[in-house]
Amino acid sequence: MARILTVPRRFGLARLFAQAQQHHQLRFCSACTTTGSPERLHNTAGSKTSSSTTVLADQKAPFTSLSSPPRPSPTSLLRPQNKASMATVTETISLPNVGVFTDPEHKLWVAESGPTLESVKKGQDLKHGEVTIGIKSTGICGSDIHFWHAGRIGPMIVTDTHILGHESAGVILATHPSVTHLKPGDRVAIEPDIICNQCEPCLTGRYNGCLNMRFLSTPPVDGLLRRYVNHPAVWCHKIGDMSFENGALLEPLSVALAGVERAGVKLGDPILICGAGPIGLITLLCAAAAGAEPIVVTDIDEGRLAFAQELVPRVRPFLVERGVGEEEAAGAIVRLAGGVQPAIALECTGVESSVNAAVHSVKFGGKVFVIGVGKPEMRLPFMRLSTQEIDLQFQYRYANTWPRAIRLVESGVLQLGRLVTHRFDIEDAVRAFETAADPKTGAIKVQIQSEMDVQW
Ligand SMILES: NC(=O)c1ccc[n+]([C@@H]2O[C@H](COP(=O)([O-])OP(=O)(O)OC[C@H]3O[C@@H](n4cnc5c(N)ncnc54)[C@H](O)[C@@H]3O)[C@@H](O)[C@H]2O)c1
Ligand SMILES: OC[C@H](O)C(O)[C@@H](O)CO
Repeated sequence: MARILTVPRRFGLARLFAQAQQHHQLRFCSACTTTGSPERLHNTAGSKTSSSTTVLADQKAPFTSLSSPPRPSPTSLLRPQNKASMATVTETISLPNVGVFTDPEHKLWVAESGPTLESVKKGQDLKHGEVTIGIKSTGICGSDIHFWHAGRIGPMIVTDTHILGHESAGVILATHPSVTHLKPGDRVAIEPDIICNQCEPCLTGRYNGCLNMRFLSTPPVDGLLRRYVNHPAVWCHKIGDMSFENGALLEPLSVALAGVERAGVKLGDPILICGAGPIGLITLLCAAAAGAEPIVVTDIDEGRLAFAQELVPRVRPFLVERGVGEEEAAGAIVRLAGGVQPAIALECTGVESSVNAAVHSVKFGGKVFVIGVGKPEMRLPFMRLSTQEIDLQFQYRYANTWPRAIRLVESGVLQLGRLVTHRFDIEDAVRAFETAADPKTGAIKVQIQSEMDVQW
């Protein structure tokens, strides 16, 4: 019978340390017990793990760490160097791995997936540079619903059974011996991209443009909506005692941060944000924190506008009504801003009429910055863009945003927690997706959570 170590969420490693001592599940070397620092926490179970990782340890490293140089930590020196490092607690996990799948027939279901429980326990499938993460929270993104309902987003097409999800946080369960900056028990947020580190965008720091990008949940690369996932350690960012819910929100926050940075939002800039979905709302929080004023937010949904005003009371909500022309809407937006034309419009719908209303509203020399994703071809007010010297700029995903996102959330500069309106267990993922896809539910961010039988 597996023993269960239960540490309530947000209690952090210090509490884990105390409970682990009670449960005799984790071991400390005599040198470490003098400080009791969780940093020195290591285990003796690693020596029992599979030898298959020895072979993998000889493989050439496919990834280079961007965050920390690969030097041996005191912890790694204490563990066997040719075995996967396993937390003793992983020996207590007993639930099988499951994933949330869709397919070209638009079905959605939960079924067993890899890596298997057995392989997770033994660390046997871990490749050089990889860790196993017990996924705790995963947000459902509009793109997940699109892959399910439409089977594609532009050129990204679901051609086979496919696992969804790319907004996740969890806890490290095992590490390949080549990984020295993470250890079992670390709480991490997952950056869902795997890059080649060889092409021009990678080598110039704009790795979101990687020519060989493997983005988790974009077909054919499976996503993170599973209980256990193996992933390169370099794309796992430590989140300390931040909640897993917030950790999972770092992914949509990264989209917004990348947009706000490249758009160049400054203190006192008059800003228009089109769309009050999760991306628009997080962009709103960022623009407000950056000191933009006034800020007008548009949507076709009154409920979402009300939510925006709860988040940032000084925001000026604008309801886009059916049948109102783009120029007319632009005029009303400027009036709402007290007659001030926005310097920057952050477009977070990808809807043609919304992009065009933004173009008609910004000032001479202003910018329409499009984060939203829309149809492959769009009609644009070309002469307005031309005669008003309006910059039209776009954002696709992000690069190097997690460290900043973590600082902003940890410090409380950005408070994202209220965005999570619905929570479901992974076994109940179909209902979670139905809720996220139905505007009548009032859902903003639906998250899927795995309690597992080890809670951190
Ligand atoms: N560029 C990227 O890397 C990136 C990353 C994530 C999401 N996105 C895109 O960002 C957009 C927003 O994502 P989300 O998760 O918030 O989606 P969402 O669908 O939840 O939100 C979009 C919001 O826009 C509103 N809307 C629709 N038509 C409108 C109109 N004409 N005027 C004003 N508001 C209108 C909707 O009511 C909704 O509240 C989507 O297009 C998504 O695909 C882009
Ligand atoms: O935040 C990342 C985005 O949701 C993805 O790029 C998605 O839209 C397509 O894979």
